Amino acid sequence: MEPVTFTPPLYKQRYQFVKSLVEKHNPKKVADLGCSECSLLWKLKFCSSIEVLAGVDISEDVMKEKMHTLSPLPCEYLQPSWRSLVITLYQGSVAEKDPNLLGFDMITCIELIEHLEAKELAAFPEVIFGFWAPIMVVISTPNSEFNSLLPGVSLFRHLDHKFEWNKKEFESWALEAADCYGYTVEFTGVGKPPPGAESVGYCTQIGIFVRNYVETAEIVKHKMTTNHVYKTIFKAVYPSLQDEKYLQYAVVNEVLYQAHRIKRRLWDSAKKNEHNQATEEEQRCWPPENCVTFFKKCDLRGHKELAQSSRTEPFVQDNAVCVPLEKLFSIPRVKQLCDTLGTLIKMITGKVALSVDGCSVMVRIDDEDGNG
Ligand SMILES: C[S@@+](CC[C@H](N)C(=O)[O-])C[C@H]1O[C@@H](n2cnc3c(N)ncnc32)[C@H](O)[C@@H]1O
Ligand SMILES: [Mg+2]
Repeated sequence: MEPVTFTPPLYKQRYQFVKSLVEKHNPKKVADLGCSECSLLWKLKFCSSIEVLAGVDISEDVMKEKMHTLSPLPCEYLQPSWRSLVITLYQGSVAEKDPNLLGFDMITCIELIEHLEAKELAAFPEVIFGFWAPIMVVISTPNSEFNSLLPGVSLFRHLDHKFEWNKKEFESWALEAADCYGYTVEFTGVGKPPPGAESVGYCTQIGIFVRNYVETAEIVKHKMTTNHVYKTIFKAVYPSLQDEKYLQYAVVNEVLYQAHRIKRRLWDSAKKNEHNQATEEEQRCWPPENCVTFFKKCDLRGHKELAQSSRTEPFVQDNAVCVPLEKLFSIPRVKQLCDTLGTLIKMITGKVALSVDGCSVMVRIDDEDGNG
């Protein structure tokens, strides 16, 4: 039979499998064990349900190679999202208990277990299912029955593999662990066998374990007292609108943008109106030089929005267009950020120029408007 190759490559199919599972179950806290160069973590950081993402690997060097890809991007500071996200990388062994991984919804171990020494593999079920006890565990490992179909594989697929299991071996290990620690397990995989070799099964075999009991807060609290053995080598706290500092920054930016947009609209409409009414001579030297005088000279009552009588419509006062806060608060994006008018006032006070009565944002009418 022809050697089998995969499109997309098998490692990408494994990552996609995990990502789809995350999108289906919406876990908030996800950890990846044996995270290596953090490729799966990078893919998972875009899953909107995740607020806490952690990676563990025995090798600090391999994690450090690409851990910078897990840092927030400049655009994430410019336009923070509502979601909070903290990504942490730990150096340590999955054969050791560390309280940092308690309380997780999902823990993934993609192509990890076959790299564990016999002693580590023996300790691993107690650590992951007994101690960390996440709601869901995903474990993938090579299916040795598929090896004869792969090009250039003699004994194992990788020099560092300590073993490779056939379907029966993996299933009996998984079923024993599930039974011992109160989980149920289902088997699936990625990398379909070619037609005629269906009995071989998937190239990568996967066990999905689901905890079948509820862990009490007291038990978690007690486990939290265990000594920390992992070393934190990276931590990124993403900017989030749940943090008042970023929320205020977003509100001030939005309010200034909207107030300037309203002023610009008024200027354009006043200009158009005046231009239509101007004599031919006046139109020749258009626009007028002094825009403050011009704004005032305009028939303000002719523009509904310029009517000073209404507290919800913009008006001209001294050298500024005043945009009432109520007007700004009626803009969906502002409302979405502030929730109440009181919050809007609190967020912009001291950051944005307000009218004497504190009810309007003032946007100066500058000479440059004359060219607008
Ligand atoms: C084949 S790589 C896994 C790659 C990664 N999960 C992926 O799918 O792209 C196995 C990783 O397990 C790590 N590893 C081996 N023994 C470990 C242990 N006892 N504890 C934690 N990580 C371990 C290795 O350093 C290596 O990065
Ligand atoms: Mg491997």
